[in-house]
Amino acid sequence: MSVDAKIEFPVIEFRSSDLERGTDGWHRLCNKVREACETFGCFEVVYDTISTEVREEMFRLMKELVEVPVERKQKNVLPPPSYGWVGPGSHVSPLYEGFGLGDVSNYDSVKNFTQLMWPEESKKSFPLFDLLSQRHCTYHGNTIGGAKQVNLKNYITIMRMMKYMPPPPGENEIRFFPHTDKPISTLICENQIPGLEIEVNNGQWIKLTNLSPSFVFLVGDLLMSNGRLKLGKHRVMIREDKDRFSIAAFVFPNKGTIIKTPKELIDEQHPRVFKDFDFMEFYSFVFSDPARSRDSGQLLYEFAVLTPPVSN
Ligand SMILES: O=C(O)CCC(=O)C(=O)O
Ligand SMILES: [Fe+2]
Repeated sequence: MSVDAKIEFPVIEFRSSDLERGTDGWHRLCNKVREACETFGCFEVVYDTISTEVREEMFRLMKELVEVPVERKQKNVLPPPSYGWVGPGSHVSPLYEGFGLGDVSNYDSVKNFTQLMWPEESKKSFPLFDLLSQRHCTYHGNTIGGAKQVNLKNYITIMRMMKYMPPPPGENEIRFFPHTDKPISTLICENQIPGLEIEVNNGQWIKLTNLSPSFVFLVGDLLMSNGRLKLGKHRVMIREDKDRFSIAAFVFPNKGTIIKTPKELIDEQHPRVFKDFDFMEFYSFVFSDPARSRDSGQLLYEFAVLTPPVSN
């Protein structure tokens, strides 16, 4: 992967041998992840356990998915607004289409989705399930779990498959407005056509290129960890004249989870910034006003900040 600025964007390799909790390799990995999240709010994930074949099959299926008749696509509805089917011409962009798929580490949920989209064929669930099964959740749980912001046993992963159509000639338009993701974290996978950009310093954007076969991990609002991790603010800017396909996997707490700041993250230098809150109430706040979902990373402060911060 390369970026178009002199900034050294973190690239972290997840070797199977380092994924065992408590080992030296795991501690080293945790430190790299923490440093990247503190400085950038994101990093490139090198993880070769997911084969090129599965990845390619997945993107091939996405090309079939966008051809499904609109009446079927419209049946794909998910509770968080904009996580179901979002057709071209939505608030995101006239040239964007997104498909949400709930609880992707649950085979039945993937199967229900594929039956809805392709009622006559059932075998399409397998590549989807392979790509986004428990495997990627393992490293969310083992490494980011070290931040202890939430209990990661109680989470689900919602996935979004996206297509971005090319800009009209001569235009270089933003296809997904700058934002932070509101769940705990996001893992993004794109196929050949670059587009993802990350804000590194206020107003300075770097474009991530040559990402395949890596992934990009982004810190979401719920993982801010007493404000000690940077939020991964990002946008999508398309300059190519081909369709871009990407997949995002968002980690959500289960309904009813109360987000609390762990004591280990509070001291004199880091007074407690946020009150405890039910994440569903944060979501209602975010989505009650469409302008709010386009925020610049300040929404959790607006919703849950303690004034003044407290040191215990
Ligand atoms: O398509 C991408 O790479 C990013 C999409 C995104 O930011 C989102 O779905 O929240
Ligand atoms: Fe996003």
